[in-house]
Amino acid sequence: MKTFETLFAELTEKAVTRPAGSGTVAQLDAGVHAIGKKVVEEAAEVWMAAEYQSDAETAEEISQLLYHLQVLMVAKGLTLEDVYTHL
Ligand SMILES: N=c1c2ncn([C@@H]3O[C@H](COP(=O)(O)OP(=O)(O)OP(=O)(O)O)[C@@H](O)[C@H]3O)c2ncn1[C@@H]1O[C@H](COP(=O)(O)O)[C@@H](O)[C@H]1O
Repeated sequence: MKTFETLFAELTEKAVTRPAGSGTVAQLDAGVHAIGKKVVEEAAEVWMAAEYQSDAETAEEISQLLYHLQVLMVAKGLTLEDVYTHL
């Protein structure tokens, strides 16, 4: 099963190798403003799912929020350590 760390390593590599068809590369090319809007959108979807949808649907929305947060981290050049130091 993919973890937060393995997904982050995958996204970091995609930012360097830029494979064709990667949604992550497209997001990175769209820039921080567009990625930030996705983060807000996914956060709202997490909230709505938690209130009105199933636990499984909520978990899926949370995974998408985590993904978009990671894309934002990669776009900003932030590492896992940069974030973990505040936990
Ligand atoms: N975990 C994710 C992941 N979670 C969410 N998403 C993206 O977030 C979108 C979900 O947003 P929405 O719910 O708003 O769905 P949507 O409205 O259809 O999406 P948009 O039209 O707004 O893009 C999905 O369509 C994906 O584009 C993800 N895209 C990729 N990954 C993983 O990231 C890795 C790299 O992916 P690629 O860069 O695409 O190769 C792979 O391991 C993928 O599994």
